[in-house]
This record gives sequence, structure tokens and C-alpha cells, in this order.
Amino acid sequence: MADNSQRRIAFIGAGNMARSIISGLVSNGYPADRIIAANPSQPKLDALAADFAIQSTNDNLLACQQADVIVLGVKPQLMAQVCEPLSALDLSGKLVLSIAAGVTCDSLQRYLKQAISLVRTMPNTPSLLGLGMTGLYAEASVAEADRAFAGQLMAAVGEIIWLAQESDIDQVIACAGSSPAYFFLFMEAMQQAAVKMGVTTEDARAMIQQAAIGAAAMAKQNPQWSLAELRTQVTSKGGTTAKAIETFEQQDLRASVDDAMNAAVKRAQEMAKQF
Ligand SMILES: NC(=O)C1=CN([C@@H]2O[C@H](COP(=O)(O)OP(=O)(O)OC[C@H]3O[C@@H](n4cnc5c(N)ncnc54)[C@H](OP(=O)(O)O)[C@@H]3O)[C@@H](O)[C@H]2O)C=CC1
Ligand SMILES: O=C(O)[C@@H]1CCC=N1
Repeated sequence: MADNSQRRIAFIGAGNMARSIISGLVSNGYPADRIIAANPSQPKLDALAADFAIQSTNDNLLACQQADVIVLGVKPQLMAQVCEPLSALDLSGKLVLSIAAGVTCDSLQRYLKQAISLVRTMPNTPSLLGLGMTGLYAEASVAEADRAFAGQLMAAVGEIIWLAQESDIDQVIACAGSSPAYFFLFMEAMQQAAVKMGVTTEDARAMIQQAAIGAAAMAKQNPQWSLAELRTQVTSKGGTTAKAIETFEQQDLRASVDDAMNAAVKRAQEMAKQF
């Protein structure tokens, strides 16, 4: 087994999430010539090779043969089909990381037809900027060196959290894997409202995204304050923010968020039964 900085990593499936992780890794100094991406469509591979100087191939088997670490980055519904040919390989000595939602460790071991050193992860797309959040779950049989590598790999693209049980992955999906999309939806709705008021699309976006960055940074840099306290600091009694917050509360934004996050968990659980 190569030492950690030299481990060869094969990404099987080079879509949005794989690209985010590859970008974060290369920006963080992981040697590009130790990374290979396998994907059916050539334009994605060409773009990855051009942007990050990594290796690429259309041949999943070839990529896995050469790798110490295999990152399974295809859609959940394709996972069985993609793993089938890989099951012909002897995967002992290799670490397999899955980033797929709703595909359990049991299913992956079954698809690959052998006991593997397997870590399930749930990253998110801000990994692209080194601002990712990843939950990781390793079965008890995974060696300490493999756990450490999986942790280092995902820590290179953001923060990580180790999970005690596999089902916790579904909560990470609701809180972090899917949640960038909730924030985009909220920002999108704010932008639409601003444009209706007569603000240009560009100005609205500039103001909203900067406020979002500022709010997230304030939350992160002030753990001594609860999120409710941070909100209260913006909210003058009888003022403008109070009126806006009152409107959200009257329309039960909290219930919508609760329903949405539980729907994400429920869908992950359904997928785990399906795949
Ligand atoms: N997007 C996100 O925010 C997150 C996604 N995930 C997980 O990441 C995984 C990928 O999602 P995402 O990146 O969004 O999806 P994408 O569709 O962007 O990426 C999937 C990639 O797999 C490729 N692919 C299809 N068939 C094969 C095959 N036979 N062999 C190799 N590659 C293949 C696709 O290629 P082509 O397009 O050329 O067909 C595509 O590039 C999913 O399992 C998802 O649950 C996890 C956390 C967050
Ligand atoms: O939507 C999905 O299923 C994936 C998992 C988390 C984010 N995207």
C-alpha cells in the first residue's frame, strides 16, 4: 500500500460531486497525477483533465485496477450496474469510498461480491471550494489506516464528521448533503422578490449572496451565540427585520423546513430499500 499522500485514487463517475472533491483535493495539493477519473462521456473527462491535470479514462475497470482507493461517484440507481464488472477484481488491499445517497454498505458489499474495506461518505458540493461538509461511516472491519485516509481525503475538501452508525448518514443528507440546495432556493426566492421590487437581477444577487456569506461566517465565528441570538442581534424592536421575521413565522417557515428535512431522510431510507 502506498503511503497516504501517494495513494492512487480512482473516481468512478466524474459528475458534479466527484468534480467538487477532485477540485478541492488538487487545490489542497493532492498530486494530480495520483488521481484518475472514469466516466462514459468524454467532454466531462476532457474538462477535468484540462482544469486539474488529472488522468482520465472511459474504462472503469482499468481505473480501479491501478488504484489504491476507489471512489464510487455514480447515481444510486446505477451503482449495481457499475459495480458488477468491478466485482471481477480482487479488491483486497484497496479502500472503497462511496459517496452515494441511499446505497448501504450491505448493498455495496453484495454488488462487489466480496468483503471490502468500505467507507460510506456523504459530502456536499461546496467541497469544490474547500468548504465541504462530509459525514463518514466506516464498518468495524475497516483498518485504522484506511479510516485515517478516508478522513484525510474528505478533510482536504472541508470539514468532516465521523458517524457512529450507518443510518446517521441519512441525517447528514438532510443537514448537509442536500442542504446547499435549500439555501440556493431561499436565495433564489429572495432574488425574485427583490427583482419584483425593481432591483436588478445582478444587484439582487450581489447583495443576497454577500449577506448569506456574512451570516454563515458570523455563525461560524461566534459559537458562543446561538443562532437565535444572532438573529435577535439583527432584529430591532418594532423595526423592519421584526416585520419580515414575523411574516416568516406566521407562514410557518419552521414547519416547512421540518417537513422538507424529514422528507429528505425518508427518501434516503426508501432508496436504501430500493437499491
Ligand atoms: N450532487 C450532490 O450535491 C451530491 C451527490 N451525492 C452523490 O453523488 C453521486 C453522484 O451525484 P452527482 O455527482 O450529483 O451526479 P452526476 O450525474 O453529476 O454524476 C454522476 C456521473 O456518473 C457518470 N456515469 C454514468 N454511468 C457511468 C458508468 N457506467 N461508469 C462511470 N460513470 C458513470 C455520469 O456520466 P454521464 O453524465 O456522462 O452519463 C456522471 O458524470 C450520487 O450517488 C449522489 O447520491 C452525494 C452528496 C452530494
Ligand atoms: O439529491 C441527492 O440525492 C444527492 C444526495 C445529497 C445531494 N444530492
